[in-house]
Amino acid sequence: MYAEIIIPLALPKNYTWEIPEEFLDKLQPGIRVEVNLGKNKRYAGIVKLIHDRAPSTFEPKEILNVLDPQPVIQPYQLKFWEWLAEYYMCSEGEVMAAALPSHFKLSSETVIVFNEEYGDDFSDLDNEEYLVAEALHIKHELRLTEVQQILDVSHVYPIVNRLIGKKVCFVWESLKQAYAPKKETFVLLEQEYSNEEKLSELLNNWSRAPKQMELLLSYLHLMKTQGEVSKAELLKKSGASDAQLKALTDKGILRAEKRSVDRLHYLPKDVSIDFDLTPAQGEAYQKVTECLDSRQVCLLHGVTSSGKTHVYIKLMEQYIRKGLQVLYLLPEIALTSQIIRRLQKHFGGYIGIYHSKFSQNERVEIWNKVKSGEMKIVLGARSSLFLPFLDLGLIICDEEHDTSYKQQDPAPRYNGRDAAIYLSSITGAKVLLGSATPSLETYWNAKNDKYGLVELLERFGEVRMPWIEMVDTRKVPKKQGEKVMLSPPLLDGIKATIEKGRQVILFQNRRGYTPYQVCSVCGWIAQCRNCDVSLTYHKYSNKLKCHYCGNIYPPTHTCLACGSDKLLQKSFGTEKIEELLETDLPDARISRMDFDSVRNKNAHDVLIQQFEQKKIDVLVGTQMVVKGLDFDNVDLVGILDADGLLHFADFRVNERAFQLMEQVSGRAGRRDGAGRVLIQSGNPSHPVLQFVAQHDYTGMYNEEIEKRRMFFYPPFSRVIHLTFKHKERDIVMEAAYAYAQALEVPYGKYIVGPAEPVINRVRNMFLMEMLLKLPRDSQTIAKCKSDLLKQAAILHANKKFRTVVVVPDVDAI
Ligand SMILES: Nc1ncnc2c1ncn2[C@@H]1O[C@H](COP(=O)(O)OP(=O)(O)OP(=O)(O)O)[C@@H](O)[C@H]1O
Ligand SMILES: [Zn+2]
Repeated sequence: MYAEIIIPLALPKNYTWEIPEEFLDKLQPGIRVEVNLGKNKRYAGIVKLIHDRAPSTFEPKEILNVLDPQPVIQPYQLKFWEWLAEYYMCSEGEVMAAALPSHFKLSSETVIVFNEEYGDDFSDLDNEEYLVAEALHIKHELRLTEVQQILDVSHVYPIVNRLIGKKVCFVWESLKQAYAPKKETFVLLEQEYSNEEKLSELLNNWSRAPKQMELLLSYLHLMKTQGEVSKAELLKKSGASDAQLKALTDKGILRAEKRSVDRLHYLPKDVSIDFDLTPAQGEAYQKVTECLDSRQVCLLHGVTSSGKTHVYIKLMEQYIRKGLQVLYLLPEIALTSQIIRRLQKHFGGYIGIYHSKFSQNERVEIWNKVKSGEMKIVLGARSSLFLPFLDLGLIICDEEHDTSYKQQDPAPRYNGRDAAIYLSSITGAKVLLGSATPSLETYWNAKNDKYGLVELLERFGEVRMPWIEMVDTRKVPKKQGEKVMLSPPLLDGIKATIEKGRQVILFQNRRGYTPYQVCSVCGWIAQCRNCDVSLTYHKYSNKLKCHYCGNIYPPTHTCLACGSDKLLQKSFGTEKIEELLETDLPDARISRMDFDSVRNKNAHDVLIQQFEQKKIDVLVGTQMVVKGLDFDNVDLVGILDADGLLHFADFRVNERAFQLMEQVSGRAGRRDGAGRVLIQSGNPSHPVLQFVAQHDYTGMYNEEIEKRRMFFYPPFSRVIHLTFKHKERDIVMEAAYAYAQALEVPYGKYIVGPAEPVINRVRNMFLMEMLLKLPRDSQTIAKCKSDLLKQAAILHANKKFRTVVVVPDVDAI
């Protein structure tokens, strides 16, 4: 018998291994096995298929060890992986690498790290486990090849696997080290007293130490109302001292425990819905429910602040009451903190958060609870689609239009929303897509009856949509060649808003101080050495940064070409706005939210909470301030450079610009309708700005969809984007032309390019691009994908082009 096995590499095909007699009855799809490939590389791979067809072209090796008693991956997940690989033109190994927490991935390069929390009591370990644990304890970390020197080589994987299972060690992840989850001390009742009887017995027989009794009662009260109690809060609310709390813990009544704030599963597991839907929301909820009775996918198009989250919550309740699991997808991790606080109120310990920035121990914990069905709701970014749901009933895809749903690098370059829809087709789950500004593709599908469509076109509380005004920057006095940053009407608006004790959000889609510096004498522009990109000056860190490769350079004050010191700073980023505001409004509290200011996840959360608590008057930010956030005190939103959003050579530019502006506008006036938006533009009559001014999604849709039809862009076609990369410009150009030439028959009429992109060099690789706009018939598309891959192999067979990298991106955005 043979097994087709997936190993976490970008191999064009899965390999086959022979199953030794003694493993036959232990193997089934989804179980991990140890195999070797090449001379001495070893991997933990996943069995995909067991069969009796001996490979005809090579002599298969034998499987070395079986690592799991039960499958770690379910059959439906294997099918999901297969689809992702096929659809997004990558290998199942690459999908596996993205899908599994590192915990499950072992290979010769794996480094295991001792888990300090385990301590040094190794009495539970057998002899061989002990040998490795001992060595780890001393050396702290070991490569699997080093473990081989300690153990008989045939035992390494099973033993390391057991040690990971026993939490003696974990797999080192280089990228994850920077993330330290925020820890807080929580107070818990000792197990013994979670029994009501025991507890009342304790309270009734209390004799001395009345202060401790008071503290305990405060604790019980907080526990009842909030579900969890942090030490800081308990001491504050009860006025008790640390020593009194310690006395209770010493008596074995309470227990203090440090844990990550993101882990919520200690909350009581119950559902409490303490709100009523408005009539409009109720109707939307009814329609969504009916729609999902007969359909797989439904779009909820609800304007900003219409209360889509409340509709989701009701729907989630419906599904978990049926005993099913719910996955709540968000495009970005940054968004999870506000939503989780809202959901937690209603679903307590039923919810878990899952995303790639969590430590693997946390991820594995959630993985297991999802698998057992204990965790009913997962809030997560796209990678949570890979969790082993026991009984998935509903996927909510919030902000479905958001481009962050698409993974860029590395493969699989999948769109979380589209993958969710496929996943639902094989699990029987339903999908609710939600947005105030749906993507054209989704809205088109809804309009053409492929998805159900429910619209919620009024804001919660009968609040009106924010009032939009244009500031024509051509009419604002300024120096020649300079851009308007904060026009007088905007500045006045900000001042007036702050005076009323209300808040302001300013949106500028560029971070840093100035996006480029140009020499006024010779025209020299500070550029990255590795990329064909101008460098952005970051004043805060006093560095020049490349936003493409991340390289950092010292600032220059003189032109590196002619030596002149007449450097002009062009355009402006969030840092410069922040600085301007600090000069113009010395008393205002100003904060900035962008990629640089929220390097770690907590910083983002802290900023949002400070803004919620009105400790910030003006929040300046990039896209980050645009997304799905709910604040109740924002009167004014300023869009500083609308033209910058409209000047891209991309067929989606109008759609994107509309979405960004409508979304950021939607942050204004969410409670009382006092919302006002000022848009600075040199071309206020631009059709997109007119649609934004009217909050006219349908108008924008109707106009754009016609253009898409005319120029055969999605949703009328499917696009596959190819990028070619090589160190030498001549070679990459030649390769791209040769590649396109070879596909001329029969795909010539679908090909756009190849051509050099505007930024033609990134990280020292020269780039060429090519786009295919294919008719939406699945046979043509499948054939074309396979031809594209074949052609890449042919290209690589030519010695000259061997190192040209070809990156296909299906449904590129
Ligand atoms: N039925 C309700 N009862 C009480 N509060 C509600 C109700 N519906 C909505 N709200 C409140 O109205 C505000 C806006 O709702 P929500 O954030 O869900 O809007 P949204 O549709 O998601 O908007 P956006 O697309 O802009 O993110 C929230 O603060 C929410 O708590
Ligand atoms: Zn660069």
